[in-house]
Amino acid sequence: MTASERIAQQFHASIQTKQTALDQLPPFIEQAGRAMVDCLQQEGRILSCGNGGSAGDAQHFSSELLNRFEMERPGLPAIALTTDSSTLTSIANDYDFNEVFARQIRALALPGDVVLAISTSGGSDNIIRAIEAAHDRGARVVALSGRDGGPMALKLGPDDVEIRVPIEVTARIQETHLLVIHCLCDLIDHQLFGG
Ligand SMILES: O=C(CO)[C@@H](O)[C@H](O)[C@H](O)[C@H](O)COP(=O)(O)O
Ligand SMILES: [Zn+2]
Repeated sequence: MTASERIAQQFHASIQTKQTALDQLPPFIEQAGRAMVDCLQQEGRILSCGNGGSAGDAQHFSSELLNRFEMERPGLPAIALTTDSSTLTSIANDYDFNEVFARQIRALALPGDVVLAISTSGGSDNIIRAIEAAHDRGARVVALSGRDGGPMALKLGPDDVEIRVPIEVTARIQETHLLVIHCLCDLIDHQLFGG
């Protein structure tokens, strides 16, 4: 296969994944947007976490809320749990890497907050423990997952929302997660500030 054929293949696979997502995900994205709007209207905060590319997604989401998305509006309260290297290394060093998000959630989350948990495999133990910690603190979970949802999907409760990209390739799942994040930002802006 030539380089240009490989590039075209990547684009077609991404487009196909997004079409599948369009067919299946809008009701779940709407539900997650509503959960986030309810949280923010009640002075709650959204705490986000993920590993690797999903850590980038967690930070992308929080910066879009703290700063702005597409309209002028006040900053909104969101915290990415992936950014403080002193906290992350000390928790991993003193306890366990699987605790890096859960310990922050137990310290920061209040009832009514939302934890945005992002995992393409649904199998990352630090994300699963983050979900347990969110439940212990009375926070709701919005989970961005992939494949069959993995063990993460089995941890979710009736008040949580899972947005699952039901395909196997990590990169395609991540690309679709970013689109979902932008949909959530758009819903939050328009439901809170109109326009
Ligand atoms: O971005 C990529 C691959 O596209 C990787 O960095 C990927 O995010 C990492 O392998 C993560 O550790 C995967 O974690 P998860 O999505 O399975 O929870
Ligand atoms: Zn963005």
